[in-house]
Amino acid sequence: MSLLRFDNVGKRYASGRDALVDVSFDVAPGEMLFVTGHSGAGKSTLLRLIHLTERATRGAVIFADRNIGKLGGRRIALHRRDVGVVFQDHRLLADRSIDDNVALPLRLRGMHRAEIAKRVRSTLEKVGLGDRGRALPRQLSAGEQQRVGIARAIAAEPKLLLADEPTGNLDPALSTEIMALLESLSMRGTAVMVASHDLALVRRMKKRVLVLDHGRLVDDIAPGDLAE
Ligand SMILES: Nc1ncnc2c1ncn2[C@@H]1O[C@H](COP(=O)(O)OP(=O)(O)OP(=O)(O)O)[C@@H](O)[C@H]1O
Repeated sequence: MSLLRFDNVGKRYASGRDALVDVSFDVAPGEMLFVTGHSGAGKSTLLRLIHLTERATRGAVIFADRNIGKLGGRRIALHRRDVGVVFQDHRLLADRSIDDNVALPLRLRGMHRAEIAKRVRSTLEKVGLGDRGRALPRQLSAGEQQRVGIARAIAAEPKLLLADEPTGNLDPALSTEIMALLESLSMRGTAVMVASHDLALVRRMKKRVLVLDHGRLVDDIAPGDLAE
C-alpha cells in the first residue's frame, strides 16, 4: 500500500514555467526518502503539491487513496493535519516560548489544554528538548531551534513530514544530528520526505533518492545505491 502517489504529475506556474513534467513515484507509509536536484529543478514545487500550497496542473497526486488535487476549503485543512512541514528557516514565533510554538498547531485544531500540554511535553522529549519548553527561541542554538521546528511539525502526529532544506543553515555535525532525528521519526512510522541539494549529506544517509532535473524525475535510486 502506498501513502503517497504521484501519477504523471505536471506543474506549470502561471508564468508559463514548467516546474514539474510527468513525475510519477510512490511513497510507502513510514518510508524516508530524499528529493534532490540542482537549484530550480523543482524540489520545493514537488513538496508544495503535497502540502497543497500549489496545485498540479496535470496528472494526479494521491494521498492515502484520495486524489488531493480536487480538495477544496475545509478538506484542505483536514488534509494538512496529515502532513507536517519543516522549513529551512524554521519560522518560530520569536516572542513565544518553545512550549507555545509547539502547541500552536494543536490549539488551532481545538485540542483540549490538558491534552495539548501532554503532547507538547512528549514531543519536545522526542526531539531531545524536554527541559527547554519555557525558553524563547533566541535562547536556543540554531540546531535546537530547528529541532523545535520539527517538534511543531510532528506534534499533531502527521502521516507524512515534509522538510524543505531543513539543514540549509546548519553546520555538518548539526545537519547529521537533525537527519538522525528525522530518521528516528520514520522508524516510528512517520513517512519523511526531505528536499536537499546537499549531496554529501544525502549520500551519508543511505536512503532512497529521487533526482529531479529541470522538473523531470530522472532517477529513483534505491537506499544505499547513490554512487560515491
Ligand atoms: N511561484 C512561482 N511562480 C513561477 N515560477 C516559479 C514559482 N516557484 C518556482 N518557480 C519556478 O519553478 C522552477 C522550480 O522551482 P523550485 O523552487 O521548485 O525549485 P527547487 O529545486 O526547489 O530550487 P532551489 O533548490 O533553488 O530551492 C524554477 O524554474 C522556479 O523559477
